Amino acid sequence: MVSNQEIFDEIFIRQKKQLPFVVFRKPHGETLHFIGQSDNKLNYTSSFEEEGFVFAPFNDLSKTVILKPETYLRSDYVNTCEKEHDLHPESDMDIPGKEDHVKLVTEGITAIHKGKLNKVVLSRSQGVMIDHSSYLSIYKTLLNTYKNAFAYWWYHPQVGMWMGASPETLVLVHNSHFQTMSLAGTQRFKGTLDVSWGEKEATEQQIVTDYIAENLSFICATLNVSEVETVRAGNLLHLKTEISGVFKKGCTLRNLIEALHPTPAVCGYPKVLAKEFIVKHEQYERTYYTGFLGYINDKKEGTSLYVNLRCMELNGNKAIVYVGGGVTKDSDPEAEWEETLNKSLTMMRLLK
Ligand SMILES: C=C(O[C@@H]1C=C(C(=O)O)C=C[C@H]1O)C(=O)O
Repeated sequence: MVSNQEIFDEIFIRQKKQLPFVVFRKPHGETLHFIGQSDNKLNYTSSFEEEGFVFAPFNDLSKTVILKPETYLRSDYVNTCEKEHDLHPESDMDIPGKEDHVKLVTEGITAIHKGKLNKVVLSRSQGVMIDHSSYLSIYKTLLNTYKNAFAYWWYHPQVGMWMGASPETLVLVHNSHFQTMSLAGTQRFKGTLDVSWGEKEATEQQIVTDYIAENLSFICATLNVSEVETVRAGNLLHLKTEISGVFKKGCTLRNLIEALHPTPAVCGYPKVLAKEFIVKHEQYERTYYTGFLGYINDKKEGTSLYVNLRCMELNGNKAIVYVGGGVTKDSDPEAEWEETLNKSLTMMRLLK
């Protein structure tokens, strides 16, 4: 174990030398992990058989970057953040892009009514100017604000820099046991978990659960599906179902990832149609937003992968925040816009 400061010093050095690194804390975790590569090589994995930290895009598994754990440091996380952040800021921001997003959602609803699409997750990006020298302080605030998220900061000089606080597990694997979740449906957190949900949210979350259960049934020996519960992620609430089981002999991590990613929580259903719609209609490239990331094939801890949500890309004095939401036949375009504003606050409030 090293101190938090030693990890922060490593980050400073790697940034200066433009060497790849990732620092992360798992949901509810007390350990800060640091992984650094000694050269700036861009390594991809397609087998998912090596050990290391993977960073996968939304739309092309072959572009999954793996950081080799040439340096692996662990530290007990100590809160070093100077200021506590307000968890309920008013969404008083004058954010451009409303017209475009409402149009995109309207097109999505029309496509659902017309054809075979059931659900499509539509997203947008939002740029904001920040101070380049404040990255570390932003990450410290992120760690302190989102204790139950996967809280990460990732960098590769040939790919870029990302930071995020993901509420969503793609899959945890230990020996032949796995655990995943269906997370969808969103409303603002107003002080209680005891809330009611509309039919639109119940349906969009059920689509995710059914897809996961169906796709995993081919590669699983046993499968358990929990009751739906309401969970909090920062200033938001979601519906969540936990799905766990044991996979069949011979099933690989790659088989599991292919069965899951991208789930209808971030893409839609049916998957191929939803992906086509997204690629054709969204105004920008998602790249690594709604991809997944995490450590694979650790000898003791196995594999822990999370969906890349509530995240941003950092480039000099600019941060690009990525946000989206599930669209179904019952969606209201204005409400979908509001939902992306609420989701954007997860990162935006760190940048004030
Ligand atoms: C797509 C995002 O979130 C996903 C979509 C949700 C929804 O549509 O309600 C909820 C949780 C996530 O699975 C995002 O945060 O950008």
